[in-house]
Amino acid sequence: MMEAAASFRMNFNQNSALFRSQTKLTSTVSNTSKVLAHSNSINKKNSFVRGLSLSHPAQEFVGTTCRSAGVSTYPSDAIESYTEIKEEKIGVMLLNLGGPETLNDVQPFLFNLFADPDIIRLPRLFRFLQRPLAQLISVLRAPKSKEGYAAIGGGSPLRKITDEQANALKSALEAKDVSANVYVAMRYWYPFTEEAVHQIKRDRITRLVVLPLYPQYSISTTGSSLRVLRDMFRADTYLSRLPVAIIQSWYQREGYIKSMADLIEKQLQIFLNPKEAMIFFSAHGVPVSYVEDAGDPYKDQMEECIFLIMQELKSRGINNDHTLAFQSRVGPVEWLKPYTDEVLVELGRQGVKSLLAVPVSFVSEHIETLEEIDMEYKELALESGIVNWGRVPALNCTSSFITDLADAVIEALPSAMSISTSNNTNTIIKEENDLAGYFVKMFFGSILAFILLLSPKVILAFRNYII
Ligand SMILES: C=CC1=C(C)c2cc3[nH]c(cc4nc(cc5[nH]c(cc1n2)c(C)c5CCC(=O)O)C(CCC(=O)O)=C4C)c(C)c3C=C
Ligand SMILES: [Fe+2]
Repeated sequence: MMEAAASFRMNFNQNSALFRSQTKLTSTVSNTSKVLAHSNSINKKNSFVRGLSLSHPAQEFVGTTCRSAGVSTYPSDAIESYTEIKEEKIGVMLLNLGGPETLNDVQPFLFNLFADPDIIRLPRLFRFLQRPLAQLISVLRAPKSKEGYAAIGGGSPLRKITDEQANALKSALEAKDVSANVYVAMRYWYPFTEEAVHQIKRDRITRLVVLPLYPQYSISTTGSSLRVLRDMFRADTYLSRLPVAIIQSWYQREGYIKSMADLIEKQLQIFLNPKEAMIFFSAHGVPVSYVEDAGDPYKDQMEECIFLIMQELKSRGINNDHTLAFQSRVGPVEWLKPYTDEVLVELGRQGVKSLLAVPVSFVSEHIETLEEIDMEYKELALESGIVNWGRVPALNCTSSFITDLADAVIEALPSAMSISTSNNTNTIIKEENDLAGYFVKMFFGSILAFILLLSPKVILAFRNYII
C-alpha cells in the first residue's frame, strides 16, 4: 500500500512535469498551469484516485493511474506528438447509468442493462447465454418497470439532470479558470458512452478526466462503464495515447459530505420535533456475491460514507439516530442486507414515528427516488406505523456539490496517463471480427436457453425479476 502510494506520488510528479512542459501559449493553457501548480499541493490530501483491489477486470484500467505509477506508460512516439501540441484541450467525461426517456424505451433500455455481464454475472461457460437471457428478462420485466416510469411522468429524468450537471460543472470549472468540454457518457441509454468517446475524438481533446456520477465504486456501475471505456481505448490509437485520469470514487470528499449534511440538516426542519426523526439512509443494493466473491468495495465505501456524513452532522450538534438499508433488489439471488422494505416495517413495529429517508448511492433524482422511495416506501412506512415521513432531495445541481466536483477534476488533472496497451488491441479486434463463431454460439445458445427456461426452477427464478 505504502509502496503504491510512494510510486503514485512519483508518477504524479512525472506527469505534472510532463503536463507543464506541454502547456504553452494560450490563456487556457496558462490558466490551467496555474491550477495545476495549485492542485499539486492539494491532490495529496485526497485519496479518490487510490488503488482498489485489482481482481475485477475493470479495475485493471481503473488502477492504471496508480498501479503503473513510477513507470511511464507513454510510448516514446506519443510523447513526441504531445510536445508538438500547441493548445491543451481538457475534456471531462461524466459516467452515468442512463434511463428510458419514453415508455417505448423501457424494454430496450432493460435489454441493454441485463445484457451487461457486470449486471448479470454468468459463469464464463454460459456467457453465450447473456443476450438471449437479457432479451427474455427485459421482456418479462418491462411491464412492471413501465408502471414505475409511467408514475413519474412517462420516463426517466436522468438525461435532463445529467445534462444540467454537465453544464453546471463546465461553468464551475470556468469560474476556477479551467476551460473544459464536459461530455455525458451513459451506460445503457442515450447519449451512450460510444457517442461521448466519438465527440472527444472529434474535438481532439488532449487530456481527459473520467468522473463517475456514482459517489461509491461498484463493479455494477462505475466498474461496468470503465470496462467498456477500457476496451474502446485499447482498440484506438488516438485514445490509447490520450492522457486520462480516472476518479474511481469520491464519497469521502469533504465537499460532498458537507453538501449531503446540508441537505439533511435542512430537511430535518420539516419535522415538528427534528431531534426525534430517524435518519434513514437508503442505498441501491447489489447482490451479496459481488462483495463476498468478486471483492466489490461498494458496501465498505457505503458504510464509510454514512459514517462521514454522520460525523459531519454530529460536529453541527445533530445527534439523531440513523440506520442504513439497501433497496431495489432484482432477481432470484441474495442482495445486500438489511433490505429497505423490511427495515421500514421493523422500525414501525419498534415505535419509530418520524423518519427522514436519504437516498445515498446516486446524485440525481431518478425512478428509485421518485417512485420507489417517494411512493412505495412511503406508503409502506405509513402503513407500518411511521407517522411523519420526509425525504432528502438528490444533490442534482446543488452549487457546493458541483463546485466540489470541479475541484475533484482539477485535482485529478496532473495524474492523467495514457493506457497505451497496443499489444492487446489485435486480440480484441480479432475477437470482435469472429462473427461466424458468434452466430453459431448465439444459435445453439438460444436453443439451450430455451430448454433451460422450461425447467420449473428457472421459471420460479424469473418470477423474481418481474415482481
Ligand atoms: C449506485 C447505484 C446503482 C447500483 C449499484 C445498481 C445496481 C444494479 N441495478 C440493477 C437493476 C436495475 N437498475 C435499474 C435502474 C437504475 N439503477 C440505478 C442505479 C444503480 N444500479 C439507477 C440510478 C437506476 C434508474 C435509472 C432511471 O431510469 O431513472 C433498473 C430499471 C428500473 C427498474 O426496472 O427497476 C433495473 C432493472 C441491478 C441488477 C444491479 C446490480 C447488479
Ligand atoms: Fe440499478
